[in-house]
Amino acid sequence: MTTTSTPTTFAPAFAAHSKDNPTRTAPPKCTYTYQSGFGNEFATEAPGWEGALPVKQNTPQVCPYGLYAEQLSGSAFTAPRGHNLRSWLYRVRPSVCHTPFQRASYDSAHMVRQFADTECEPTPNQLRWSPLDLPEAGKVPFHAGWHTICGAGGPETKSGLAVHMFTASADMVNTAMVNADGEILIVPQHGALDIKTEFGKLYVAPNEIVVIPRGVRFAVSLPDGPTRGYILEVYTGRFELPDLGPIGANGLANPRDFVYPTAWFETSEQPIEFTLVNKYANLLWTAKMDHSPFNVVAWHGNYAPYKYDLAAFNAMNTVTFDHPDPSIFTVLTCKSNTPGVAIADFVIFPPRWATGEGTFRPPYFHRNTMSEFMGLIKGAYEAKAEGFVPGGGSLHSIMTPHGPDAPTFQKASTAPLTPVRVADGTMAFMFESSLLMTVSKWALVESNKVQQDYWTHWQGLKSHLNKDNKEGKKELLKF
Ligand SMILES: O=C(O)Cc1cc(O)ccc1O
Ligand SMILES: [Fe+2]
Repeated sequence: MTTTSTPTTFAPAFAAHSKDNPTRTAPPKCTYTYQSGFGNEFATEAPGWEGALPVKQNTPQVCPYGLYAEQLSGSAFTAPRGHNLRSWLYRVRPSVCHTPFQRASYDSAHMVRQFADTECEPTPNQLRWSPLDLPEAGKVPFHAGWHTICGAGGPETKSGLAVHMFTASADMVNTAMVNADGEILIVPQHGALDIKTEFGKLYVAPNEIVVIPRGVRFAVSLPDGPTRGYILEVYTGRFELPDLGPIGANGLANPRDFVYPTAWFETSEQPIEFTLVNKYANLLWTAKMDHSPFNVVAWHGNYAPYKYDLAAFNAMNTVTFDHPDPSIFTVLTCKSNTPGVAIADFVIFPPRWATGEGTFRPPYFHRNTMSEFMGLIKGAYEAKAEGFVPGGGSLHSIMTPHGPDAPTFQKASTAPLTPVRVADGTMAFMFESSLLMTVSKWALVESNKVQQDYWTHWQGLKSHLNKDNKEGKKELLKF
């Protein structure tokens, strides 16, 4: 006999706004119950199992309903209170009930073990990739479909990051994945992800993101069939909301729009065959279990997976002049030890109004001490007329020059400067890092997805030097 707890319907907190704001519609098929608030101390019991959380203590001699108490620590025990992360899980069997891990007989499609010159290469060139092909239906489960694009550092020293693209076409059946190496932020681009976790279920559609903290077991099913997306993995620390500085107490990604699962579990009286896939030291290991690891009847704490709808982002921008730096669009950041310098920022370019007066409105030409990996969920990115397509990617590494392509420069230099909607129907994003990311040889060569002509898209930017155009008049530009 199988026991499962049933989720109830979730009414999205932001549904009321969607009538007036076309960018803010409820995600589809959102049927799970969630709790909201970034980094809150949550407490949840599966429906029908009220009282499963012990009262006033974490480790009673015998837990309610005969459950096992288990702590999952996401920070050192001694981390300062504001950074201390842990949850208490009350489960049918403790997570230690599994056979010893063995190196998996397969690896994830093209996952990089080390960002060393055997598997990766540095390059100062502008890089752009066409989208990865979707695998044939039923062939590739999520845990086997990671393709590392670039990264720096590694899990051994808990420092740095990796950027992966994933493709998947099969449900993870009686299989769970856990990443001991770091926290992952998943950006589905094509097809939704229905995710079981030890903490409950999350349904994540394109234009939403999900963060799975280090050590949390999860399994991905694909309700829309073959899927594709991006993964930002941080070996250092974890994702936090950025400080808002002079913006004030509200704006950008608001804490209440981050939602966390409610307790849900599955258990069976008869033993089952279950496989646990552990990404440990950027290698895959497997162990067997005779039960589902999704057996947490109740949990409380502040260390749990969560999701966020990018349409809920409250963008800030100029209402006078000039193009601000893209840090105004930071959704989440993983800080380094240097104040203001990120291991990784997750930044989006959402639909919004452009109002800048006397301003060249698209992204400016620039060279940056940070590395910029970009992806596109849907639509067309404002700095690129063609070639950067949904599911594709680009990398502009440390001090690699880039900016609008020649057609975009021409259009934006001559456009009337009325207030206009930009990026309608679009969601581009950036994984920005202070580190120099080397690029996997698979991404550079074997994938066959690098657009060899990318550099040529800027070569039409000819000189407009004109002694008679001291005032910078668009009419005097000769295209
Ligand atoms: O390179 C890019 O397209 C990303 C980007 C956008 C922007 O508005 C300003 C700077 C920047 O790097
Ligand atoms: Fe840039």
